[in-house]
Amino acid sequence: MAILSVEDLTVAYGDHPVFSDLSFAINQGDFLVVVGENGVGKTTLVRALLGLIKPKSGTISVPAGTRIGYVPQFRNLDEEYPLSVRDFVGLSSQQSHWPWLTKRERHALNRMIKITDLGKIANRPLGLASGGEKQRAYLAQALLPNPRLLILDESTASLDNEMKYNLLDLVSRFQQSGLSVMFITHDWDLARHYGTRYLHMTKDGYATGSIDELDQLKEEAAQ
Ligand SMILES: Nc1ncnc2c1ncn2[C@@H]1O[C@H](COP(=O)(O)OP(=O)(O)OP(=O)(O)O)[C@@H](O)[C@H]1O
Repeated sequence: MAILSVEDLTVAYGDHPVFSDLSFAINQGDFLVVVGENGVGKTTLVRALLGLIKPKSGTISVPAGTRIGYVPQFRNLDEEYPLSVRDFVGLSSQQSHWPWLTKRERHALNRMIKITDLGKIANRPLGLASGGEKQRAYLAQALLPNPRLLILDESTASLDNEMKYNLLDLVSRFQQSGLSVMFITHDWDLARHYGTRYLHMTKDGYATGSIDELDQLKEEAAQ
């Protein structure tokens, strides 16, 4: 079942088209990796999917009520950032208009903190957490409202190798329980390791298919 389907999508900044007639779908449980050189429009595609830019033409369809979670590229936060890790993660959970969390929200928050292994540092200021911990906090925040699709835009860039795998292992646990993932990356090894399908964007067009085809694509891209 398609969680997201994109048809003949063209996005432009002013008169300058970034990509044209792009079509692909993400099914439940897919881990779609999006690869392509700098400037081909990967982030622009994400912005269009999140409704932040209006496409010039084409359609983006998601089943009614589908929540999309988003984890941005890692950017270091100021050490003075005042919220604790727990409060930061909990920012995405508040459904009621009260300034405090309901019992159920608190329970879900505690569970997410535990799953993402943030328990030991939950009461410390987020600004003092390590890069990997901060990125896990962003992930926990994105997952807390139970999205059906999670978009990671170069979320592992600038983490060390162990932290990259650590973060994506976590994501892949959620994927195995039915979450769909779209992961934008420049790292072909990570793409191959975690992806089930790929979308390769180029200046001249795009290709999409099963992850097994990625090795050949990598060789072609390197030529
Ligand atoms: N707000 C904007 N206004 C005009 N042009 C933009 C804007 N944002 C991006 N662009 C241009 O659109 C093109 C695609 O940019 P985008 O950031 O989507 O590429 P990308 O594939 O994500 O690149 P990278 O891998 O370097 O992050 C680039 O030529 C970029 O300069």
